[in-house]
Amino acid sequence: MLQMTTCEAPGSMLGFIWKRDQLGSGTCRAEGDSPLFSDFVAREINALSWLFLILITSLLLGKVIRLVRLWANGSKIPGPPCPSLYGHLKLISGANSGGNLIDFLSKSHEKYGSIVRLWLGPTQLLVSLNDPELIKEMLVKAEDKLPLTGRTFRLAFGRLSLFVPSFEKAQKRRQSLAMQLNGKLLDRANMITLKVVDSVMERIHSLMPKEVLDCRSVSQHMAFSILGSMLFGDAFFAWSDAIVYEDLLMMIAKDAYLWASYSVPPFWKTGFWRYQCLCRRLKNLTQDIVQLCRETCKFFGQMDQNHHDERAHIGKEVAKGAISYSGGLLADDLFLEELNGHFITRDEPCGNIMGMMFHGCLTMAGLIANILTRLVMHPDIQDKIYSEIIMMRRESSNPELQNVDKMHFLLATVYESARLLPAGPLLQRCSLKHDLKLKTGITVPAGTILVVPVQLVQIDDSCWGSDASQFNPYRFLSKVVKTGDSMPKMPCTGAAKDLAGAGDGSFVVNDPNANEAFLPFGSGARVCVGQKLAIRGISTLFTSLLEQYEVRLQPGTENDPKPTMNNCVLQLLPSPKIIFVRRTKVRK
Ligand code: HEM
Repeated sequence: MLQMTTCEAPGSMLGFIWKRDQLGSGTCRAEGDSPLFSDFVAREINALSWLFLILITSLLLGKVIRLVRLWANGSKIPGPPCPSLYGHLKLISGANSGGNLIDFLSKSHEKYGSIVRLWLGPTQLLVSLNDPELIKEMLVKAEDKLPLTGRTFRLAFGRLSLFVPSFEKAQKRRQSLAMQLNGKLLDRANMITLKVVDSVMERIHSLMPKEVLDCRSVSQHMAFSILGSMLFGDAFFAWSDAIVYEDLLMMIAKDAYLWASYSVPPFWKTGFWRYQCLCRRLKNLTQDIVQLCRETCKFFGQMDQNHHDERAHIGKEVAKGAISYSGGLLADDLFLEELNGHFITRDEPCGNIMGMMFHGCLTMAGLIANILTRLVMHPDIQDKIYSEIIMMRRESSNPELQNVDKMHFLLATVYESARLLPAGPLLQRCSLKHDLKLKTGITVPAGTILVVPVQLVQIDDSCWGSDASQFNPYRFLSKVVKTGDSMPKMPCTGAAKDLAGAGDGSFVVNDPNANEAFLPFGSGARVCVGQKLAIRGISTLFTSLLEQYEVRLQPGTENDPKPTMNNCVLQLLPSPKIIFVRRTKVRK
């Protein structure tokens, strides 16, 4: 009955189609059939097919136009000729490619100038810049990051808003984080007191009961402890799973780039599932410490309410630095929102915290190991820093509080170590949507991989003088010359050995960012938001550490470490064996 009705009254498009089908299968007779209807259907299908074809053609045409523009603009940028269809891709793929690429870029810059292009294939262009002014302009204008970094973080920690390629997506979170890190938390970094160093040293000795310690493991542990205490407050030191957390972070760091290098996550590999399991465990532990931190904060909050008068007293004491209770970053609203996933709803709860622990621990461990290595190789500089600490202690009214801003030698040593060994050999950016027009008149097409060979730029003679590749903290110091009432500053430009005898106590540290070629924390739109915190935290740790211990190289150890990529960052390897010798007397 239903069949008859539909055959007779095909009043809709669906009816026509259904009817055609029926005709085709012979179940409906030709009585209601009209060539007009089948014509109509055929035309509609034709029109749709044309629309589809036009759409696909315009998409392809768009791609071809983009490709032609890429070739046209790319060929205007100087650089070596393309050796094959895969171009110079081999230089950046493969296990130990970092060194090859840096050497190749160094030679190419010498030959072609401050901006060099490499073809990584017919559709992929890489542009490297080594002139500080050009670099600064590029780092401001190119706001996006390469997808690999974003994929690395996402694969390990879920969806984040930090470290993602698109600047648009990262911007809001960056701003609020920068406010937190450079505000209250920076003040708290001053409170990394002797107590924290004691706790770090205690843990180091319990983990490594030997007298001789491996510089890399010690540094990793120090970085983890400072960052943990800064982010999670004092609750972190009472946390029994801290050691497991540290181990997990390092295990994840070891394989992070390998798994992220697959464009499709390799579900078929058992190693990948093991990696995912480690990441899940890390997430659970992060939630535990966040919860612990929350409870500790609540407890202190209640205590404050119950003892109102007492609170005023505690407040004063904390301000003076006598009591160093700290709730860490989690005491602030920002991370509580993060825990609840309210801030940016699509973010994985605690994802950004894990991302920061990962990036912060690795980079800070690299810098601490680097500083320790320089100190054991330059005992004269270590002595100067120690004298500076003693002087600061004598002048300070509060023995607990440290003012690292006055530690000129120490800060200069930190900057010089960061200059000689950046976290990675390259800073990388890209402009995902727009072409990049540089002041030199060169247009870098959208989607191009932009790199700064920061490892080369930071030891470039033309930016840093003839001793650019040597360790010389004096380059960040200016000598204060007393002439009557005024005290003008004279930048120190000579080699370390000439300046070492130039007298003490009259140096001031310069702003390292005054030199545009100082880029260990990047620059511009995606500059590191943890820069000030990392420098303050590391300097405060070294103040307490060097006050109590002298760091020495193990006698008889051969030492010629070279910059090598390890656990996602550049490190000086082989790592030196060091000894901490407790100081018995305060030096006059
Ligand atoms: C010695 C320690 C550190 C070094 C050497 C370092 C280095 C860097 C570098 C090179 C970048 C990329 C900059 C660019 O592309 O211009 C970066 C980005 C960043 N760093 Fe650090 N960093 C350190 C510590 C920290 C710490 C302790 C934190 C936070 C607690 C932190 C948070 C970030 C964030 C959030 C970004 C930006 C991510 C983005 O915009 O996507 N860093 N860092």
